[in-house]
Amino acid sequence: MSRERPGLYGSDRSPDEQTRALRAGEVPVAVYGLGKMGLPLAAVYARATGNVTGVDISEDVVRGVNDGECHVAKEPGLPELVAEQAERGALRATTDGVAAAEGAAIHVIIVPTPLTDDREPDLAAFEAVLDSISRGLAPGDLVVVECTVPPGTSKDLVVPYLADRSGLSAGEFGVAFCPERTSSGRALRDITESHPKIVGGVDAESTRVAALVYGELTANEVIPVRDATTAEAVKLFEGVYRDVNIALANELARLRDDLGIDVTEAIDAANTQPYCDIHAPGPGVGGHCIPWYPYFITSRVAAETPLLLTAREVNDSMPTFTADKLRDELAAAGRDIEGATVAVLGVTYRPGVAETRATPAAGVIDRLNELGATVLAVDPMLSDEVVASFGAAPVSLADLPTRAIDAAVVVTPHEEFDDIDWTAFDDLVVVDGRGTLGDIGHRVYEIGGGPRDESSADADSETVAEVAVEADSSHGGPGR
Ligand SMILES: NC(=O)C1=CN([C@@H]2O[C@H](COP(=O)(O)OP(=O)(O)OC[C@H]3O[C@@H](n4cnc5c(N)ncnc54)[C@H](O)[C@@H]3O)[C@@H](O)[C@H]2O)C=CC1
Ligand SMILES: CC(=O)N[C@@H]1[C@@H](OP(=O)(O)OP(=O)(O)OC[C@H]2O[C@@H](n3ccc(=O)[nH]c3=O)[C@H](O)[C@@H]2O)O[C@H](C(=O)O)[C@@H](O)[C@@H]1O
Repeated sequence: MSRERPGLYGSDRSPDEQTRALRAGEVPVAVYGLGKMGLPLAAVYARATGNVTGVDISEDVVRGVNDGECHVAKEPGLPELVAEQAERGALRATTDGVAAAEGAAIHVIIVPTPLTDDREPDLAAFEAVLDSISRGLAPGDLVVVECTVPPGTSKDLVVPYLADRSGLSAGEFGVAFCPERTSSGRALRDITESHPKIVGGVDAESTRVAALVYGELTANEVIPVRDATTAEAVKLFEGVYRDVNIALANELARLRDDLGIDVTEAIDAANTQPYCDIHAPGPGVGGHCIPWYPYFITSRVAAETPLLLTAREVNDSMPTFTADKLRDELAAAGRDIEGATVAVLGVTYRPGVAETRATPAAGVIDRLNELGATVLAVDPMLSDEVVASFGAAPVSLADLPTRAIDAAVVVTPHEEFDDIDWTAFDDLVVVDGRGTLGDIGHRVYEIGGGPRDESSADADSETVAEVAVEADSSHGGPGR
């Protein structure tokens, strides 16, 4: 195929020659979406290929990347890598998706695929990128989908969409689903080494090229699966496994008072069995992934999915459960939540990530307002405007001790909260959503753990489970 850009799909050159061309920057790459996931991915592609154009709709993001700046917080190594790759000309950015597509032979899509209000996958951004790609697609190109999509999307949407609009035939270009298996806060490590990379193409040649490309990005194994739909299912199965597992932990945590045990201690002890991996209970499940992925499946299948939907119900009930637990703890202390001033600690969906999509804090704040509390909120990663948008009065961490608060709920334990001087407060009632406080000299109830105040027998003694877990350090298991 004679073209000024050497695409790898359908190439008659040897795999070694294809790899050489990729490494030498002769196979230009476009990465669409330069967010928490897209920017680290684009930087790794730039380091491996030397020729990446990032595309984003945000002028600020584009300007920052071209200036070698990293707009994604708390990603070890990313600021340096972005600066280095921008400096050497291996990474540049533009808002012009069509121009980027015209100049690329590998097109990587990593834009948000959220949920609509009626719980349908929202592929608007995804299709906008497909439109740009279709205007620059050439024979031999490979389109890689990294953002999570409903099963069947690569085969039933991407291929016909691109063929119709580009004038090319299916089989002249490749499409592969190669899911992002990355957690914010460890993105570069996850992209390049933590987990095997799953690749699945709409045809064998797409799978082959995707495996060759990702063999250059990751030091871990590349696992080709039967087809793109299988790869899409792998990503969603990982996510729904997590959601269902967290729902199990949350349902067990709701039994804490009935059983009169520390459920988190029992979970830790149960997890010393290699086949047991119960996750951690908490005030809810947030982010634009785990709480949304079940609907990517349920919206596309005719079969009943009672377990997936019940797990969603359990997890979605936890914010209210958490706020009601504070009401009950205050009542047990002879105090009324109505009129009480309550500080919500942490509004993002998990520590260290400036992301509020589907955050449990929203439900906790809503319920506390319903119960008549005066709600303050503290989050060092968010602006006052964003915090206020959730219906709570923003307070800085520094100012918190100056406020006369009656109670607190820890929803998202940012590391900054470790420095809180709890002695500055009088007679607090606290619900600890994530089991990070221990005994702080106030009345504390931990979701799953139960009472954690000085009167509690297990406030500071090393529990049987902790001993068991220390003894059996071989067992993996989810971070808390
Ligand atoms: N955040 C995570 O932990 C993970 C996310 N994913 C997948 O990656 C997707 C993206 O996630 P994040 O990077 O966290 O989202 P993000 O919200 O941090 O970044 C998305 C970026 O895409 C840009 N964008 C939006 N529409 C665009 C368009 N039409 N063309 C070009 N750029 C556009 C935005 O301006 C933003 O910079 C998620 O929806 C999910 O499917 C996968 C694994 C992990
Ligand atoms: C299967 C899996 O571990 N997926 C990861 C997940 O990352 P994400 O950033 O969504 O965070 P997460 O640790 O799953 O937490 C999601 C939510 O669930 C809560 N959570 C998490 C673990 C747990 O035991 N209990 C719990 O309540 C968290 O507080 C948070 O609110 O989803 C990412 C994604 O697919 O977007 C994925 O790349 C990540 O590897």
